[in-house]
Amino acid sequence: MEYDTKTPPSHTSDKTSFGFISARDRWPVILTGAIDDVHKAVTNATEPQKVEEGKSIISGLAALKYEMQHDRQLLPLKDDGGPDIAGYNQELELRGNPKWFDVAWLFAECYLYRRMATLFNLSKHWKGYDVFFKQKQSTFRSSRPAVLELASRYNDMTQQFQSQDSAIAHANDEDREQAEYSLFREMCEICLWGNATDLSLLTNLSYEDIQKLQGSESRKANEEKILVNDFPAAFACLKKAKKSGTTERRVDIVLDNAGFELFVDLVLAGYLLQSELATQIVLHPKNIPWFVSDVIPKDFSDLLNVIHGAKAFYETPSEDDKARRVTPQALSEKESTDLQELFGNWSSLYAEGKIIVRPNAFWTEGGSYWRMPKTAPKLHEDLQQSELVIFKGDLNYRKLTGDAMWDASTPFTEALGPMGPGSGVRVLALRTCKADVVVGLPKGKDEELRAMDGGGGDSGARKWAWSGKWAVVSLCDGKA
Ligand SMILES: O=P(O)(O)OC[C@@]1(O)O[C@H](CO)[C@@H](O)[C@@H]1O
Ligand SMILES: [Mg+2]
Ligand SMILES: [Mn+2]
Repeated sequence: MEYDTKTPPSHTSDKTSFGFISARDRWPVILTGAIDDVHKAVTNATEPQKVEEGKSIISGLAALKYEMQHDRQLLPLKDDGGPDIAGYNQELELRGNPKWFDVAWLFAECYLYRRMATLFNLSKHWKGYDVFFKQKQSTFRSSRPAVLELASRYNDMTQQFQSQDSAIAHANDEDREQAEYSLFREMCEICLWGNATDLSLLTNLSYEDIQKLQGSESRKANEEKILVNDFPAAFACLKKAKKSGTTERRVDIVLDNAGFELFVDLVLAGYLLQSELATQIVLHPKNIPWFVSDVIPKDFSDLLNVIHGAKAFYETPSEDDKARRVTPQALSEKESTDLQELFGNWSSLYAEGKIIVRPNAFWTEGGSYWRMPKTAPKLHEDLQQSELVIFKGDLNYRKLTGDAMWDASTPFTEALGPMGPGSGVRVLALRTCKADVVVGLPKGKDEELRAMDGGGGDSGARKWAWSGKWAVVSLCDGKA
Protein backbone atom coordinates (compact mmCIF):
# COMPACT_ATOMS: atom_id res chain seq x y z
CA MET A 1 0.00 0.00 0.00
CA GLU A 2 1.36 3.38 -1.03
CA TYR A 3 1.61 5.24 2.30
CA ASP A 4 0.39 8.84 2.45
CA THR A 5 3.96 9.62 3.58
CA LYS A 6 7.18 7.99 2.38
CA THR A 7 8.18 7.62 6.05
CA PRO A 8 6.30 4.51 7.28
CA PRO A 9 3.40 5.09 9.72
CA SER A 10 3.10 3.89 13.33
CA HIS A 11 2.16 0.21 13.15
CA THR A 12 0.34 -2.17 15.51
CA SER A 13 2.97 -4.85 14.81
CA ASP A 14 5.60 -2.57 16.38
CA LYS A 15 5.77 -3.38 20.08
CA THR A 16 7.47 -0.04 20.76
CA SER A 17 4.49 1.83 19.29
CA PHE A 18 1.56 3.15 21.32
CA GLY A 19 -0.46 1.63 18.47
CA PHE A 20 0.44 -1.85 19.70
CA ILE A 21 -0.53 -0.89 23.29
CA SER A 22 -3.79 0.63 22.00
CA ALA A 23 -4.71 -2.51 20.04
CA ARG A 24 -3.77 -4.84 22.87
CA ASP A 25 -4.99 -2.91 25.92
CA ARG A 26 -7.16 0.12 25.12
CA TRP A 27 -9.46 -0.86 22.26
CA PRO A 28 -10.79 -4.01 24.01
CA VAL A 29 -11.61 -1.84 27.06
CA ILE A 30 -13.42 0.67 24.83
CA LEU A 31 -15.41 -2.16 23.16
CA THR A 32 -16.32 -3.68 26.53
CA GLY A 33 -17.55 -0.26 27.65
CA ALA A 34 -19.65 0.01 24.51
CA ILE A 35 -21.15 -3.46 25.07
CA ASP A 36 -22.02 -2.54 28.69
CA ASP A 37 -23.61 0.71 27.56
CA VAL A 38 -25.83 -0.95 24.93
CA HIS A 39 -26.67 -3.74 27.39
CA LYS A 40 -27.93 -1.17 29.90
CA ALA A 41 -29.96 0.58 27.20
CA VAL A 42 -31.47 -2.75 26.09
CA THR A 43 -32.59 -3.59 29.65
CA ASN A 44 -34.41 -0.24 29.73
CA ALA A 45 -35.93 -0.74 26.25
CA THR A 46 -39.53 -1.95 25.98
CA GLU A 47 -40.07 -2.18 22.21
CA PRO A 48 -39.40 -5.84 21.23
CA GLN A 49 -37.77 -4.84 17.91
CA LYS A 50 -35.52 -2.35 19.65
CA VAL A 51 -34.53 -5.04 22.17
CA GLU A 52 -33.85 -7.51 19.33
CA GLU A 53 -31.72 -5.01 17.44
CA GLY A 54 -29.88 -4.06 20.63
CA LYS A 55 -28.95 -7.68 21.19
CA SER A 56 -27.59 -8.06 17.66
CA ILE A 57 -25.57 -4.85 18.07
CA ILE A 58 -24.07 -6.33 21.24
CA SER A 59 -23.10 -9.48 19.40
CA GLY A 60 -21.65 -7.34 16.59
CA LEU A 61 -19.49 -5.49 19.13
CA ALA A 62 -18.50 -8.76 20.80
CA ALA A 63 -17.55 -10.29 17.43
CA LEU A 64 -15.41 -7.24 16.67
CA LYS A 65 -13.69 -7.56 20.04
CA TYR A 66 -13.14 -11.31 19.46
CA GLU A 67 -11.62 -10.72 16.00
CA MET A 68 -9.31 -8.08 17.44
CA GLN A 69 -8.15 -10.14 20.39
CA HIS A 70 -7.52 -13.14 18.16
CA ASP A 71 -5.61 -11.06 15.61
CA ARG A 72 -8.04 -11.77 12.77
CA GLN A 73 -8.23 -9.81 9.50
CA LEU A 74 -10.13 -6.52 9.48
CA LEU A 75 -13.39 -7.49 7.73
CA PRO A 76 -14.95 -5.38 4.97
CA LEU A 77 -17.47 -2.86 6.33
CA LYS A 78 -21.16 -3.57 5.71
CA ASP A 79 -22.64 -0.87 3.50
CA ASP A 80 -24.65 1.45 5.75
CA GLY A 81 -25.08 3.98 2.95
CA GLY A 82 -22.17 6.16 4.08
CA PRO A 83 -20.22 7.83 1.23
CA ASP A 84 -16.97 6.52 2.73
CA ILE A 85 -17.76 2.78 2.88
CA ALA A 86 -16.32 2.00 -0.58
CA GLY A 87 -13.16 3.95 0.28
CA TYR A 88 -12.61 2.02 3.51
CA ASN A 89 -13.19 -1.35 1.80
CA GLN A 90 -10.93 -0.47 -1.14
CA GLU A 91 -8.21 0.56 1.29
CA LEU A 92 -8.59 -2.75 3.17
CA GLU A 93 -7.84 -4.57 -0.08
CA LEU A 94 -5.00 -2.23 -1.07
CA ARG A 95 -3.44 -2.86 2.35
CA GLY A 96 -3.73 -6.62 1.73
CA ASN A 97 -6.64 -7.28 4.15
CA PRO A 98 -4.38 -6.85 7.19
CA LYS A 99 -4.81 -8.33 10.64
CA TRP A 100 -5.33 -6.27 13.81
CA PHE A 101 -1.72 -6.70 14.96
CA ASP A 102 -0.16 -6.07 11.58
CA VAL A 103 -1.68 -2.84 10.26
CA ALA A 104 -1.06 0.92 10.22
CA TRP A 105 -2.27 2.23 13.62
CA LEU A 106 -4.13 5.23 12.25
CA PHE A 107 -6.10 3.27 9.63
CA ALA A 108 -7.02 0.48 12.07
CA GLU A 109 -8.23 2.92 14.73
CA CYS A 110 -10.39 4.87 12.24
CA TYR A 111 -11.73 1.55 10.89
CA LEU A 112 -12.62 0.47 14.46
CA TYR A 113 -14.94 3.45 15.09
CA ARG A 114 -16.35 3.38 11.56
CA ARG A 115 -17.15 -0.35 11.95
CA MET A 116 -18.87 0.30 15.29
CA ALA A 117 -20.98 3.01 13.60
CA THR A 118 -22.22 0.56 10.89
CA LEU A 119 -23.82 -1.59 13.62
CA PHE A 120 -26.02 1.33 14.74
CA ASN A 121 -26.56 2.84 11.27
CA LEU A 122 -27.88 -0.49 9.91
CA SER A 123 -30.51 -0.71 12.65
CA LYS A 124 -33.93 0.89 12.75
CA HIS A 125 -34.13 1.86 16.42
CA TRP A 126 -30.49 2.66 17.19
CA LYS A 127 -29.53 4.97 14.32
CA GLY A 128 -27.14 7.66 15.55
CA TYR A 129 -26.99 6.16 19.03
CA ASP A 130 -23.80 7.41 20.78
CA VAL A 131 -22.32 4.72 23.06
CA PHE A 132 -19.97 7.36 24.44
CA PHE A 133 -22.67 9.88 25.39
CA LYS A 134 -22.77 8.92 29.08
CA GLN A 135 -18.99 9.10 29.42
CA LYS A 136 -18.98 12.51 27.72
CA GLN A 137 -21.61 13.77 30.18
CA SER A 138 -19.92 12.37 33.29
CA THR A 139 -16.51 13.77 32.36
CA PHE A 140 -18.11 17.16 31.78
CA ARG A 141 -19.85 16.91 35.16
CA SER A 142 -16.53 16.15 36.85
CA SER A 143 -15.02 19.23 35.18
CA ARG A 144 -17.36 21.43 37.24
CA PRO A 145 -14.67 23.42 39.17
CA ALA A 146 -12.83 24.42 35.98
CA VAL A 147 -16.13 25.13 34.14
CA LEU A 148 -17.20 27.53 36.90
CA GLU A 149 -13.75 29.15 37.10
CA LEU A 150 -13.69 29.71 33.33
CA ALA A 151 -17.30 30.93 33.16
CA SER A 152 -16.52 33.77 35.53
CA ARG A 153 -13.19 34.50 33.80
CA TYR A 154 -14.96 34.63 30.42
CA ASN A 155 -17.75 36.91 31.69
CA ASP A 156 -15.20 39.35 33.18
CA MET A 157 -13.47 39.44 29.80
CA THR A 158 -16.79 40.07 28.01
CA GLN A 159 -17.54 42.96 30.44
CA GLN A 160 -14.17 44.51 29.68
CA PHE A 161 -14.63 44.22 25.91
CA GLN A 162 -18.16 45.65 26.12
CA SER A 163 -17.31 48.53 28.43
CA GLN A 164 -13.98 49.21 26.72
CA ASP A 165 -12.53 49.73 30.17
CA SER A 166 -9.77 47.21 30.25
CA ALA A 167 -6.01 47.27 30.73
CA ILE A 168 -5.86 46.98 26.96
CA ALA A 169 -8.10 50.01 26.31
CA HIS A 170 -6.14 52.29 28.66
CA ALA A 171 -2.66 51.18 27.66
CA ASN A 172 -0.39 53.07 25.26
CA ASP A 173 0.33 51.38 21.91
CA GLU A 174 3.42 49.47 23.04
CA ASP A 175 1.81 48.06 26.22
CA ARG A 176 -1.50 47.55 24.43
CA GLU A 177 0.04 45.07 21.96
CA GLN A 178 1.66 43.24 24.90
CA ALA A 179 -1.61 43.21 26.87
CA GLU A 180 -3.53 41.95 23.81
CA TYR A 181 -0.99 39.19 23.22
CA SER A 182 -1.04 37.98 26.82
CA LEU A 183 -4.83 37.70 26.70
CA PHE A 184 -4.57 35.82 23.37
CA ARG A 185 -2.02 33.46 24.87
CA GLU A 186 -4.08 32.88 28.04
CA MET A 187 -7.19 31.98 25.97
CA CYS A 188 -5.16 29.68 23.68
CA GLU A 189 -3.53 27.89 26.61
CA ILE A 190 -6.95 27.32 28.20
CA CYS A 191 -8.01 25.81 24.87
CA LEU A 192 -4.84 23.76 24.48
CA TRP A 193 -4.89 22.11 27.90
CA GLY A 194 -8.58 21.34 27.67
CA ASN A 195 -7.39 18.62 25.29
CA ALA A 196 -5.58 16.85 28.11
CA THR A 197 -8.92 15.67 29.50
CA ASP A 198 -9.22 12.85 27.05
CA LEU A 199 -11.62 10.03 27.76
CA SER A 200 -10.18 7.45 25.44
CA LEU A 201 -6.82 7.71 27.18
CA LEU A 202 -7.63 8.67 30.77
CA THR A 203 -9.90 5.68 31.33
CA ASN A 204 -8.20 5.11 34.66
CA LEU A 205 -7.84 8.67 35.97
CA SER A 206 -9.98 9.68 38.95
CA TYR A 207 -12.21 12.73 38.75
CA GLU A 208 -9.84 14.49 41.14
CA ASP A 209 -6.93 13.81 38.77
CA ILE A 210 -8.97 15.18 35.86
CA GLN A 211 -9.80 18.34 37.84
CA LYS A 212 -6.12 18.82 38.70
CA LEU A 213 -5.34 18.79 34.97
CA GLN A 214 -7.79 21.59 34.23
CA GLY A 215 -7.38 24.41 36.75
CA SER A 216 -5.55 27.70 36.07
CA GLU A 217 -2.69 26.84 38.47
CA SER A 218 -1.96 23.69 36.47
CA ARG A 219 -1.82 25.78 33.28
CA LYS A 220 0.88 27.98 34.85
CA ALA A 221 2.88 24.92 35.84
CA ASN A 222 2.53 23.61 32.31
CA GLU A 223 4.23 26.48 30.48
CA GLU A 224 7.48 24.58 30.09
CA LYS A 225 5.53 21.53 28.95
CA ILE A 226 4.81 23.30 25.66
CA LEU A 227 7.71 22.00 23.52
CA VAL A 228 6.97 24.06 20.40
CA ASN A 229 5.27 27.42 20.88
CA ASP A 230 4.04 29.29 17.82
CA PHE A 231 1.48 31.40 19.70
CA PRO A 232 3.33 34.65 18.85
CA ALA A 233 3.34 33.86 15.09
CA ALA A 234 -0.34 32.84 15.15
CA PHE A 235 -1.25 36.07 16.98
CA ALA A 236 0.72 38.11 14.43
CA CYS A 237 -1.23 36.52 11.54
CA LEU A 238 -4.59 37.45 13.09
CA LYS A 239 -3.42 40.97 14.06
CA LYS A 240 -2.16 41.55 10.52
CA ALA A 241 -5.47 40.40 9.03
CA LYS A 242 -7.38 42.66 11.46
CA LYS A 243 -5.15 45.67 10.57
CA SER A 244 -5.62 44.99 6.85
CA GLY A 245 -9.26 46.01 7.32
CA THR A 246 -10.72 42.91 5.56
CA THR A 247 -14.27 42.83 6.90
CA GLU A 248 -14.81 39.05 6.82
CA ARG A 249 -12.10 37.32 8.87
CA ARG A 250 -12.83 33.69 9.59
CA VAL A 251 -11.10 31.31 12.01
CA ASP A 252 -11.86 27.59 11.85
CA ILE A 253 -11.57 25.08 14.68
CA VAL A 254 -11.34 21.42 13.64
CA LEU A 255 -12.79 20.06 16.86
CA ASP A 256 -11.59 17.23 19.05
CA ASN A 257 -13.40 16.13 22.21
CA ALA A 258 -16.86 16.94 23.50
CA GLY A 259 -17.59 18.17 27.01
CA PHE A 260 -14.84 20.18 28.67
CA GLU A 261 -12.69 20.41 25.54
CA LEU A 262 -15.64 21.73 23.48
CA PHE A 263 -16.32 24.15 26.36
CA VAL A 264 -12.80 25.60 26.12
CA ASP A 265 -13.05 25.68 22.31
CA LEU A 266 -16.11 27.92 22.73
CA VAL A 267 -14.19 30.06 25.25
CA LEU A 268 -11.52 30.60 22.56
CA ALA A 269 -14.18 31.16 19.85
CA GLY A 270 -16.02 33.77 21.94
CA TYR A 271 -12.75 35.52 22.80
CA LEU A 272 -11.62 35.68 19.13
CA LEU A 273 -14.98 37.21 18.15
CA GLN A 274 -15.16 39.74 21.01
CA SER A 275 -11.56 40.83 20.52
CA GLU A 276 -12.41 41.18 16.83
CA LEU A 277 -9.43 38.99 15.90
CA ALA A 278 -12.09 37.09 13.95
CA THR A 279 -15.55 37.98 12.67
CA GLN A 280 -16.74 34.39 12.21
CA ILE A 281 -15.83 31.00 13.73
CA VAL A 282 -16.49 27.73 11.83
CA LEU A 283 -16.48 24.59 13.99
CA HIS A 284 -15.86 21.19 12.33
CA PRO A 285 -17.34 18.23 14.24
CA LYS A 286 -17.48 14.52 13.26
CA ASN A 287 -20.50 12.83 11.66
CA ILE A 288 -20.33 9.67 13.83
CA PRO A 289 -19.22 8.81 17.41
CA TRP A 290 -15.43 8.88 17.06
CA PHE A 291 -12.37 8.05 19.19
CA VAL A 292 -14.63 7.85 22.27
CA SER A 293 -14.90 11.53 23.03
CA ASP A 294 -14.93 13.43 19.75
CA VAL A 295 -17.63 16.01 19.05
CA ILE A 296 -20.70 15.10 16.97
CA PRO A 297 -23.21 17.89 16.21
CA LYS A 298 -25.55 16.75 19.05
CA ASP A 299 -22.74 17.36 21.56
CA PHE A 300 -22.79 21.04 20.66
CA SER A 301 -26.49 21.48 21.42
CA ASP A 302 -26.14 19.24 24.51
CA LEU A 303 -23.39 21.48 25.89
CA LEU A 304 -25.46 24.64 25.43
CA ASN A 305 -28.46 22.91 27.04
CA VAL A 306 -26.39 21.70 30.01
CA ILE A 307 -25.07 25.22 30.61
CA HIS A 308 -28.57 26.65 30.26
CA GLY A 309 -29.93 24.10 32.73
CA ALA A 310 -26.77 24.02 34.85
CA LYS A 311 -28.59 24.08 38.19
CA ALA A 312 -30.52 20.89 37.42
CA PHE A 313 -27.50 19.28 35.71
CA TYR A 314 -25.07 19.84 38.57
CA GLU A 315 -27.52 19.37 41.44
CA THR A 316 -29.17 16.12 40.30
CA PRO A 317 -27.14 13.16 41.63
CA SER A 318 -25.60 11.17 38.77
CA GLU A 319 -25.45 7.36 38.72
CA ASP A 320 -21.94 7.69 40.08
CA ASP A 321 -23.05 10.04 42.88
CA LYS A 322 -25.81 7.60 43.85
CA ALA A 323 -23.34 4.70 43.88
CA ARG A 324 -20.94 6.75 46.00
CA ARG A 325 -23.84 8.09 48.14
CA VAL A 326 -22.74 11.62 47.33
CA THR A 327 -25.21 14.54 47.22
CA PRO A 328 -23.88 17.09 44.75
CA GLN A 329 -23.26 20.54 46.21
CA ALA A 330 -25.75 23.21 45.11
CA LEU A 331 -24.51 25.97 42.80
CA SER A 332 -24.13 29.35 44.50
CA GLU A 333 -26.13 32.36 43.23
CA LYS A 334 -23.03 33.75 41.51
CA GLU A 335 -22.15 30.42 39.90
CA SER A 336 -25.57 29.99 38.33
CA THR A 337 -25.74 33.60 37.12
CA ASP A 338 -22.24 33.19 35.67
CA LEU A 339 -23.36 30.17 33.69
CA GLN A 340 -26.56 31.92 32.56
CA GLU A 341 -24.51 34.91 31.36
CA LEU A 342 -22.13 32.59 29.53
CA PHE A 343 -25.07 30.78 27.94
CA GLY A 344 -26.55 34.10 26.81
CA ASN A 345 -23.28 35.20 25.22
CA TRP A 346 -22.64 31.94 23.34
CA SER A 347 -26.17 31.34 22.19
CA SER A 348 -26.41 34.86 20.74
CA LEU A 349 -23.09 34.46 18.91
CA TYR A 350 -24.51 31.21 17.49
CA ALA A 351 -27.90 32.80 16.70
CA GLU A 352 -26.15 35.69 14.92
CA GLY A 353 -24.32 33.18 12.71
CA LYS A 354 -20.96 34.22 14.13
CA ILE A 355 -20.37 30.65 15.29
CA ILE A 356 -21.19 28.01 12.68
CA VAL A 357 -21.11 24.20 12.98
CA ARG A 358 -20.11 22.57 9.67
CA PRO A 359 -19.86 18.73 9.62
CA ASN A 360 -18.03 16.84 6.82
CA ALA A 361 -17.62 13.09 6.17
CA PHE A 362 -13.92 13.61 5.38
CA TRP A 363 -13.03 13.97 9.09
CA THR A 364 -14.03 10.34 9.78
CA GLU A 365 -12.33 8.71 6.79
CA GLY A 366 -9.44 6.32 7.29
CA GLY A 367 -6.58 8.32 5.82
CA SER A 368 -4.33 11.17 6.85
CA TYR A 369 -4.99 14.83 5.92
CA TRP A 370 -2.28 14.51 3.29
CA ARG A 371 -5.15 13.23 1.12
CA MET A 372 -7.44 16.26 1.54
CA PRO A 373 -6.41 18.23 -1.61
CA LYS A 374 -7.02 15.09 -3.70
CA THR A 375 -10.00 13.38 -2.05
CA ALA A 376 -11.82 16.39 -0.51
CA PRO A 377 -11.04 19.37 -2.79
CA LYS A 378 -14.20 21.28 -1.74
CA LEU A 379 -13.27 21.06 1.93
CA HIS A 380 -9.70 22.04 1.06
CA GLU A 381 -10.99 25.11 -0.82
CA ASP A 382 -13.27 25.99 2.09
CA LEU A 383 -10.39 25.93 4.56
CA GLN A 384 -8.38 28.17 2.25
CA GLN A 385 -10.96 30.94 2.97
CA SER A 386 -9.98 30.92 6.62
CA GLU A 387 -7.40 33.25 8.22
CA LEU A 388 -6.39 30.41 10.54
CA VAL A 389 -7.45 26.75 10.81
CA ILE A 390 -6.91 25.48 14.34
CA PHE A 391 -6.62 21.68 14.60
CA LYS A 392 -7.34 20.53 18.14
CA GLY A 393 -5.93 17.46 19.81
CA ASP A 394 -3.82 14.43 19.16
CA LEU A 395 -5.71 12.59 16.43
CA ASN A 396 -5.87 15.71 14.24
CA TYR A 397 -2.11 16.13 14.67
CA ARG A 398 -1.52 12.48 13.77
CA LYS A 399 -3.61 12.94 10.60
CA LEU A 400 -1.86 16.22 9.68
CA THR A 401 1.56 14.52 9.89
CA GLY A 402 0.53 11.18 8.34
CA ASP A 403 1.03 9.49 11.73
CA ALA A 404 4.51 8.70 10.43
CA MET A 405 7.67 7.71 12.28
CA TRP A 406 9.40 11.02 11.52
CA ASP A 407 12.58 12.01 13.26
CA ALA A 408 11.32 14.39 15.97
CA SER A 409 13.43 17.23 14.55
CA THR A 410 11.69 17.01 11.14
CA PRO A 411 10.21 20.45 10.41
CA PHE A 412 6.41 20.62 10.99
CA THR A 413 6.09 22.18 7.51
CA GLU A 414 7.70 19.08 5.96
CA ALA A 415 5.55 16.62 7.95
CA LEU A 416 2.39 18.35 6.67
CA GLY A 417 3.10 17.32 3.06
CA PRO A 418 0.35 18.67 0.74
CA MET A 419 -1.22 20.58 3.66
CA GLY A 420 2.03 22.46 4.25
CA PRO A 421 3.61 25.41 2.39
CA GLY A 422 1.66 26.31 -0.76
CA SER A 423 -1.50 24.51 0.40
CA GLY A 424 -3.29 27.84 0.84
CA VAL A 425 -4.28 26.73 4.35
CA ARG A 426 -2.81 28.37 7.46
CA VAL A 427 -2.57 25.49 9.94
CA LEU A 428 -2.23 25.83 13.71
CA ALA A 429 -2.08 22.56 15.66
CA LEU A 430 -2.97 22.81 19.38
CA ARG A 431 -2.05 19.35 20.58
CA THR A 432 -1.31 17.52 23.78
CA CYS A 433 0.85 14.52 22.83
CA LYS A 434 -0.85 11.14 23.17
CA ALA A 435 0.77 9.07 20.43
CA ASP A 436 4.20 8.23 18.91
CA VAL A 437 4.46 10.99 16.29
CA VAL A 438 6.05 14.33 17.19
CA VAL A 439 7.87 16.75 14.84
CA GLY A 440 9.41 20.20 14.96
CA LEU A 441 11.46 19.62 18.13
CA PRO A 442 14.92 21.12 18.54
CA LYS A 443 17.70 18.57 17.88
CA GLY A 444 18.35 16.43 20.95
CA LYS A 445 15.06 17.25 22.70
CA ASP A 446 13.45 13.88 21.93
CA GLU A 447 16.51 12.05 23.28
CA GLU A 448 16.44 14.24 26.42
CA LEU A 449 12.75 13.47 27.07
CA ARG A 450 13.22 9.74 26.39
CA ALA A 451 15.96 9.70 29.00
CA MET A 452 13.57 11.06 31.68
CA ASP A 453 11.97 8.67 34.12
CA GLY A 454 9.19 6.88 32.20
CA GLY A 455 10.24 8.61 28.96
CA GLY A 456 10.93 5.32 27.20
CA GLY A 457 14.70 5.30 27.56
CA ASP A 458 16.51 3.19 24.96
CA SER A 459 13.54 0.81 24.60
CA GLY A 460 12.79 2.51 21.28
CA ALA A 461 9.35 3.56 22.56
CA ARG A 462 8.78 7.34 22.63
CA LYS A 463 6.80 6.88 25.87
CA TRP A 464 7.05 10.49 27.00
CA ALA A 465 4.80 11.40 24.03
CA TRP A 466 1.93 9.12 25.11
CA SER A 467 0.82 10.74 28.36
CA GLY A 468 -0.94 13.96 27.33
CA LYS A 469 1.43 15.84 29.65
CA TRP A 470 3.52 17.47 26.88
CA ALA A 471 2.16 19.74 24.17
CA VAL A 472 3.10 21.26 20.83
CA VAL A 473 1.63 24.45 19.33
CA SER A 474 2.73 24.39 15.70
CA LEU A 475 1.95 26.87 12.93
CA CYS A 476 2.47 26.41 9.21
CA ASP A 477 1.48 29.43 7.12
CA GLY A 478 0.29 27.71 3.93
CA LYS A 479 -0.78 31.14 2.63
CA ALA A 480 2.67 32.77 2.84
O1 LIG B 1 -7.47 13.49 19.53
P1 LIG B 1 -7.41 13.31 21.01
O2 LIG B 1 -8.77 13.16 21.61
O3 LIG B 1 -6.55 14.33 21.71
O4 LIG B 1 -6.70 11.92 21.26
C1 LIG B 1 -7.12 10.82 20.57
C2 LIG B 1 -6.09 9.75 20.80
O5 LIG B 1 -4.91 10.27 21.37
O6 LIG B 1 -6.58 8.81 21.66
C3 LIG B 1 -5.75 7.72 21.54
C4 LIG B 1 -4.79 7.77 22.72
O7 LIG B 1 -3.54 7.56 22.33
C5 LIG B 1 -5.05 7.86 20.19
O8 LIG B 1 -5.33 6.75 19.46
C6 LIG B 1 -5.68 9.04 19.56
O9 LIG B 1 -4.79 9.80 18.82
MG1 LIG C 1 -8.33 15.40 22.75
MN1 LIG D 1 -10.44 13.06 20.56
